[in-house]
Amino acid sequence: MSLAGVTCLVTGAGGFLGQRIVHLLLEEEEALAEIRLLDKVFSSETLMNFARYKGKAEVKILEGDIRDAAFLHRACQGISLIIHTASIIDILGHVEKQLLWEVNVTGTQLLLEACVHSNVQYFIYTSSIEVTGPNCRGDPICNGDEETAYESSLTFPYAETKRQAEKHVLKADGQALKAGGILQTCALRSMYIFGEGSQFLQNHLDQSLLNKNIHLRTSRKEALVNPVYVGNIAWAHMQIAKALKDPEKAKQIRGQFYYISDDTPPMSYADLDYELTKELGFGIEPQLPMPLVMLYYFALLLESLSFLFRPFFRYIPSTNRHLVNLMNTQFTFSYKKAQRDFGYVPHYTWEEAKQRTGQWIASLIPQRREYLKNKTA
Ligand SMILES: NC(=O)c1ccc[n+]([C@@H]2O[C@H](COP(=O)([O-])OP(=O)(O)OC[C@H]3O[C@@H](n4cnc5c(N)ncnc54)[C@H](O)[C@@H]3O)[C@@H](O)[C@H]2O)c1
Repeated sequence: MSLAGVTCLVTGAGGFLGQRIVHLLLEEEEALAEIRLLDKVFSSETLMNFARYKGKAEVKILEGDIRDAAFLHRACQGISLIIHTASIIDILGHVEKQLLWEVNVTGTQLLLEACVHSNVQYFIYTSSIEVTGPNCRGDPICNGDEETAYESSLTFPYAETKRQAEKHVLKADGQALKAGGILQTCALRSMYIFGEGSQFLQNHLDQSLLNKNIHLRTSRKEALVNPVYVGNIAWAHMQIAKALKDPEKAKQIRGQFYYISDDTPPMSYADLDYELTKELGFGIEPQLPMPLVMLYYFALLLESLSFLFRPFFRYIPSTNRHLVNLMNTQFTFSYKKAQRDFGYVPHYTWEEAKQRTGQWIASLIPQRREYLKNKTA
């Protein structure tokens, strides 16, 4: 199956993953008819990058807010496939809960309504491993899959919004479209994504540059996770989009969620930072700054202070219990179901992913050093 002649809308098209998906869509050998790129804002650099592609597909830029129902209705007119990546990611609590909910959950509901109204047939939602966990007890999962039972008591707002949005997406599968036919939906639960353009990696790089090129040990070595390279998670979106167009494969996929990882060897989040930069001369602290239990109570203390200060000013703790758990719980998942149902296999090996990401980090170092020097001067 190809995406020839498809009209596709990508939300969050200016983001880290969104841009990568757009590049793959633009590079498709059998061109799509039209690609609409929706985001709240596009940087001039992003627009220039898109403009470099001289494919046959018509490209339209739509700047606007996912919470704007009228804007979404216009954006969905004549579209047959939606890849919905737009979201606010917030792991520290910088964003007010209401805004997070409005963008991540209400925005997704509005988009689904616009689909029914405008007869969009296929809807792919970029979900997250955080929908599953880890839970507040830090129960580990090793090589889990879509059948793995897990008791998750979610308390952290970002994870909860992703879970609710995914629920709405999967529930919308089979809804009758206005002009006949049905809406077909699915969700990809992505592992933590690394690669060129990752804001998280850039932040970690800054922290280690300020720490004499030594990465902070934010997770213990045994807390194995299996992050996914951005090129591979983008590739998974393409594979599932193509499979949805095949009525036989669509039967398997519709209304389902899939874990998407790749062949990145399991390692802790902190060790990933180290692996990506060790050839550039970076090191890593050998141990957590304090025993894990203490780290947990330290996070609780900071959260309590934040709560007490709330009537006077907004204090955002540098860590919280959810983050301590997330960083220190073994949580690995297989992509076997995605392989079986829509033929997903990673496009890039771990070595390629590491090399590409490492090169990008190397290119960042001079400018980040300069930036940090000016900031601390
Ligand atoms: N980065 C990760 O490690 C990771 C892991 C698992 C899942 N995900 C999911 O992947 C998706 C993409 O993540 P990303 O890392 O590319 O994040 P990103 O922040 O780079 O991209 C998200 C995009 O959504 C846009 N957006 C935010 N609010 C909007 C609004 N109100 N209206 C329109 N657009 C809006 C942003 O401008 C941004 O370009 C998200 O849904 C995220 O939950 C990310």
